[in-house]
Amino acid sequence: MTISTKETATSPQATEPRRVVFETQGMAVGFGDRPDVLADVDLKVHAGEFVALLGPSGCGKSTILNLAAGLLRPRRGEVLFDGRPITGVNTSVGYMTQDDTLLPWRTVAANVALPLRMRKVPKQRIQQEVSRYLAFLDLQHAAGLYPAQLSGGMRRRALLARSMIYDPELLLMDEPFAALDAQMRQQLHADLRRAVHSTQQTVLFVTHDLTEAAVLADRVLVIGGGPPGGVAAEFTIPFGAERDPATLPYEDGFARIQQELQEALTRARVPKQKEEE
Ligand SMILES: Nc1ncnc2c1ncn2[C@@H]1O[C@H](COP(=O)(O)OP(=O)(O)OP(=O)(O)O)[C@@H](O)[C@H]1O
Repeated sequence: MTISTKETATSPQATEPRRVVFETQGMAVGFGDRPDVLADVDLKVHAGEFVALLGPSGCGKSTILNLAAGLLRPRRGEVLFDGRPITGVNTSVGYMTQDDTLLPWRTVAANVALPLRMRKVPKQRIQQEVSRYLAFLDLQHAAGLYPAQLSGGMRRRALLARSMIYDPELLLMDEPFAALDAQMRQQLHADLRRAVHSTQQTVLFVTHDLTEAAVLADRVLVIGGGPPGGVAAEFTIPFGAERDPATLPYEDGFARIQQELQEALTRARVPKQKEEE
């Protein structure tokens, strides 16, 4: 089993060219009069792909999600969605963070239905879709419960169902499982992969946990090397779409992937000028 810093034969993109959903070209971004946080960033997310952004704290991972959501503008370069520059808030993305934004006075089913109700989808269709997504996330039995009656993992699954139900073109996930214990996280990884595979959801996922990146993603972009940072390394993770995140760490080659990601992450922590000295 090998991983590569380039696209390999095991990469889906190598065999079938896929639509680029999100792309940055020569992108630089910063805040106020401070220097660029990120510069010269070229990255692509293809339809159906699960891409993880892995990097040290403060390197600019969430900033990339905010650019994709249209909440920020680049200082230089292009930020494109479906080939067009993002000019306002991007309503084609879903966004899931660590925050628990379930409405406490609504049941799980009503919370999950909310994005479709806001889009004025017919009632019968809403019921069908809610049942489908509750089943994907193993929440059928919890449909009538209120958030206060749920465990932490169930609340995360309900939030995930609500983020996915309107079929966003791109699901942005910013450390969504960071507050969970190890066992619950592992369960959520399996649930997320299963749901993403069933719906062919495109995902851009931020984490600073290299094992989480490797078990979930088809491709990992290591961000860092700054300031200003950029894409310091890129890895194709060759375990296919039907992988089981719970057993993946025991598969041949996984330890090597972890080691290579660890080395890339360590290099990404070193500022560029120090590396050149
Ligand atoms: N709205 C803002 N105003 C000013 N500075 C900001 C703003 N948002 C982010 N930054 C700065 O930009 C840099 C990158 O922040 P960002 O949140 O993207 O990093 P990150 O890689 O997601 O970090 P973490 O893993 O800790 O969440 C940080 O130095 C941060 O302080």
